[in-house]
Amino acid sequence: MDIEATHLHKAYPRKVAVQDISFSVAQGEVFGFLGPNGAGKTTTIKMLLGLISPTRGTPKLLGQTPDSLEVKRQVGFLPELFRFHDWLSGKDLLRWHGRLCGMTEQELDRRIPEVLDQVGLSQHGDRKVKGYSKGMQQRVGLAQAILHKPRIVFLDEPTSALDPLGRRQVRNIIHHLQEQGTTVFLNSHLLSEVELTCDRVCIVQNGQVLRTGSLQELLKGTLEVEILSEKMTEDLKAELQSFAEVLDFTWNTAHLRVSDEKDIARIAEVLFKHRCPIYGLTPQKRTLEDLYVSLMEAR
Ligand SMILES: Nc1ncnc2c1ncn2[C@@H]1O[C@H](COP(=O)(O)OP(=O)(O)OP(=O)(O)O)[C@@H](O)[C@H]1O
Repeated sequence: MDIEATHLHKAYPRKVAVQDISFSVAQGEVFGFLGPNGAGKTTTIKMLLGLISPTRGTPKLLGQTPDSLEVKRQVGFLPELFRFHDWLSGKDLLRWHGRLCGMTEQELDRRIPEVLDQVGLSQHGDRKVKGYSKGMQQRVGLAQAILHKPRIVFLDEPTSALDPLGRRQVRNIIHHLQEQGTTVFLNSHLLSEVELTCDRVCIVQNGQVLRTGSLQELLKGTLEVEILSEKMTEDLKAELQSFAEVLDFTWNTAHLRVSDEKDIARIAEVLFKHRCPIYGLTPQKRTLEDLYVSLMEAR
């Protein structure tokens, strides 16, 4: 496993920020870490990166504790609230970070234009970071996180300041990283983006894990189907009920919940058998946001 959190716990004098959090992330996975403000996400990331010590539990990166220099060299990090040396130009800032990672000048000459291009800052590399917009600063932060081609990248809210095109660019960068076998740990409040990007997610609240799994696992059994027809009878309803949960049912409209997409074809067969014309048969998939809201409201 590239990332392992085992019973992580962090207590401050007046606040328990993280309580017994465990999960693991395999190489090449894009892992989403979600939760409301104050849920303990940043605290968990900081423990995994060795920036703060856990009160209990063990964080491991690449099988080692995060204080190992060998591990640190293989990790990239875009913090949520980054403060850069803004008197430097974008290029100089990257060069400085690259040198800290032990990159050679030749490597940096080749790699800096490449990452500036990836984050859409090719035209702005010579400008001082001080003059960058918020979104441009976030882009240079991302360039800094991937500059040394790390094996694991931690991105804490990487798109919070970006416009829609910038967000798409970040999605593409994440896909590209994944294709190269990089493990991505993504903390984001933008659930539609998490849904498009992540293989698995972990949802936390009050410092505890509520759910961990692939999106497929977490959203399983939550497919709803709307039927628009006419002359729907009690017999038809009874037959639908044999494999679907009937949420509501009138003579021309019904809402069902099914566990599998194959059941949509089955619904069509039953309607056909009962000689009901099909004006609409619309699957309404629950989104990650729906799941998230229902989990938060349940507590
Ligand atoms: N150094 C600290 N001292 C005391 N309490 C802290 C400290 N750092 C974090 N906390 C508290 O721990 C809890 C978790 O904070 P954390 O920053 O990990 O949340 P988060 O999930 O990252 O939130 P957000 O989405 O708002 O960034 C919060 O209640 C916060 O006030």
